[in-house]
Amino acid sequence: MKAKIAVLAGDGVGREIVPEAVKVLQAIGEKYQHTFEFTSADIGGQAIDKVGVPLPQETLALAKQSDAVLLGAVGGPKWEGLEYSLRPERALLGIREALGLYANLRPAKVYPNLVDASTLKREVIEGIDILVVRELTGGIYFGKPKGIEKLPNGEERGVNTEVYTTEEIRRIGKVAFEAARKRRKKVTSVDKANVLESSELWRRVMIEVQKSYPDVELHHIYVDNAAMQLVRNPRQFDVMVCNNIFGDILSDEAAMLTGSIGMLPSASIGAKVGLFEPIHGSAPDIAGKNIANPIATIASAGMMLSYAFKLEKEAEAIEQAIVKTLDMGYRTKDIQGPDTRVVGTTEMGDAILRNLN
Ligand SMILES: NC(=O)c1ccc[n+]([C@@H]2O[C@H](COP(=O)([O-])OP(=O)(O)OC[C@H]3O[C@@H](n4cnc5c(N)ncnc54)[C@H](O)[C@@H]3O)[C@@H](O)[C@H]2O)c1
Ligand SMILES: CC(C)[C@H](C(=O)O)[C@@H](O)C(=O)O
Ligand SMILES: [Mg+2]
Repeated sequence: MKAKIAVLAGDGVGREIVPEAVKVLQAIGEKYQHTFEFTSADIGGQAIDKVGVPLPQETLALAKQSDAVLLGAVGGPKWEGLEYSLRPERALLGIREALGLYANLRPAKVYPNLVDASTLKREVIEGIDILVVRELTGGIYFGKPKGIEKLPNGEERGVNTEVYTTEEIRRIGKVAFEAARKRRKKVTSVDKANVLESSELWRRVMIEVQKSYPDVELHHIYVDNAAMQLVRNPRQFDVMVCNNIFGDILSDEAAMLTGSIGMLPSASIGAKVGLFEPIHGSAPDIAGKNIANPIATIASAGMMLSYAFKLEKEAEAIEQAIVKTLDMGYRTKDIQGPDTRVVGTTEMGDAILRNLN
């Protein structure tokens, strides 16, 4: 097949990990005779420095004309002082919204050889395989009113609004139930229905959606309990469906069960062009040192092959190459353990490349 892939490396470690994923995609293209055409564009802080805005028109136009987008990360201390609407992170919200990507899939699974990289006990995390389905274009991230306003007494007031419509909840619910059908047939809906009206509606709609999926169990859990249960007994979860902000937070927590945030990929889908990115940020504390873990980004490229191009065999080849590389003892610093071989970002990318079949 032929596919156009927009490559948006962004800031910080984004610039180190994205080339590793591109390398792997190129090798897949050669091995399996696909023509992947890569076009890079600026996003985030890097775009602010060049053209003054975090999401340039040309970048968005390129994304819309592509078959899929591979993204690194945006943001960093250099741009933290900027007014909110000009910050690098706005680019992420902007591109997700503009492409209509309302469903963000964040799979957290523990590779057998990484069980000891976790800070949790083996018996708690062994065999974890959770899919966080995060609503991505609604909720408090986008709800209005929003902003910071001056009050008559000279003080200020910061406002964000958590809003969900029935339709927004229904469509993310369907994504979660469809995914659960292909897995262990259990959806846990995360909410705060004991306090928030938006969550009360969320829960009601999830119950409605479940009626079309009688083969899938639906459980409800309050978000505070979910945060606790994720470290107490994570194996109870199969698919966790969350609003935008709860999904953001719980997926970082779930990432740590797998050993490192550098392990968690994601697929943002729901419209014509999907976006694939690691769940972590630009990691300014380790950027430029060739120590960032590229596996989350390489696995995101794998999700692109599966979700955007339906290339299941090729996606599985990436997955197997990651497993083999870990089995051989290769580790970046964040997942190092006893009797392992600590390598840098590029060396990890190269090792995965060598193990591609
Ligand atoms: N998708 C994104 O682009 C995205 C996501 C989250 C945060 N951010 C932005 O990134 C910047 C830094 O945010 P933060 O520090 O809160 O979160 P972060 O995810 O960048 O980093 C958190 C911690 O995890 C480590 N880490 C992250 N990725 C890693 C990797 N691949 N390998 C090894 N270690 C890794 C970092 O070194 C750091 O200690 C901020 O500007 C934030 O807004 C962007
Ligand atoms: C940087 C930020 C806008 C982003 C989010 O909150 O969605 C990030 O944390 C993520 O998880 O992709
Ligand atoms: Mg996040």
